[in-house]
Amino acid sequence: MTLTRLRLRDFRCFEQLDWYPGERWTLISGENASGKTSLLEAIFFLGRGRSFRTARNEKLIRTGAQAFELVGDIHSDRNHRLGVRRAARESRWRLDGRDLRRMADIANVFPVLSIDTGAQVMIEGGPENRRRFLDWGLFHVEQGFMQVWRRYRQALAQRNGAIRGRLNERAIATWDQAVADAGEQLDACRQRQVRRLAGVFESMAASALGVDGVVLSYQSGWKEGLPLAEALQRNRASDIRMGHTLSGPHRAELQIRVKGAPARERVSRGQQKMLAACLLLSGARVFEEERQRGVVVLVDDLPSELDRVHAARFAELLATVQGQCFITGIESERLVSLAPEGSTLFHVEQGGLVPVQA
Ligand SMILES: Nc1ncnc2c1ncn2[C@@H]1O[C@H](COP(=O)(O)OP(=O)(O)OP(=O)(O)O)[C@@H](O)[C@H]1O
Repeated sequence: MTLTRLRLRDFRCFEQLDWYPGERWTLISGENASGKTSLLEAIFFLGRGRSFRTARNEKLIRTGAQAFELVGDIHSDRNHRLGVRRAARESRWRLDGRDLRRMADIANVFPVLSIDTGAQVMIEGGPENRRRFLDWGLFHVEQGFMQVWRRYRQALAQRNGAIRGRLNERAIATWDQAVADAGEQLDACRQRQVRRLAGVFESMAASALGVDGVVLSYQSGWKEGLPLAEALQRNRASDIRMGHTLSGPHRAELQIRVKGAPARERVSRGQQKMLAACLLLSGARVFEEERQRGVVVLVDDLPSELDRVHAARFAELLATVQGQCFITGIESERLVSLAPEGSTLFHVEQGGLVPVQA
């Protein structure tokens, strides 16, 4: 799958842009504040309907403008044109001339994954970051996943509502079965995804860090070996005391351990960045294996915090991903030295993109 053309209007610092990126690796160089990250952000927004650096979409509208527009031409099984117009309070998505309502449809047309400067949250941030990553992959590789996820979220919200509404224990218990049924299914999906990811991630991490003993594992979010229904029943009194449900896949953890210790306690910042990148790249590889097509990978500021050896190792791993990659960096020479031959290079300046001979 390839983004063959991107048009922007009033997005961040860009007033207008009409751009034809490269087929495989597109390198984007530019000084600080030239707009490199904004370009990746625009591509990410087209695939996910949100930014990777702000939860407030109105910040993406160019100062002084009323709305931004993005249009992407996407080549996959056939050609698609995906567009969005986003004003402060409303957005309108179009696919091939028709209105689109559900984010799930958009994500399916244009799957995109970002390895940005905030990617380290995958290692040092809370477990919700890693659960979201697992669920992103599952959404793409297992057809019924979205339904299971929605059923679980709904059942959990109802049980939590009963707890917060101070209903009696019997009333709360009426939601246990629905939470347990959907929760066990969600857990089984996640266990399968971790099995798909583990081998790929562990071997990537070993070669990227040059150390053995990196292990990816999953903890379900309730006592091991116990059916979820029983865990809910046993913990009902403490759930009531705490004001919400304490057992279930919403408490699950995807653990990364290095030589037996949690990665964040064991490895340096640079190594954490590498581990986060490996985890995300393993997600791209699993996607490719399961879907037989590529995912667009965005890498913001590749060399930052990585020395030459680690940056080169990371570039080698990135080259094992089949899909289209967009990579930004300040110095074009450094980017070119890391990229495979045939990569396309652009320089961002004065609100535009200039093609450069790589
Ligand atoms: N809504 C907006 N309207 C206009 N300009 C904006 C808006 N949001 C951000 N900018 C500006 O866009 C410019 C580009 O920012 P961006 O983060 O994309 O740069 P960058 O090239 O990635 O920089 P760095 O190398 O420092 O990370 C900045 O000067 C920023 O202040």
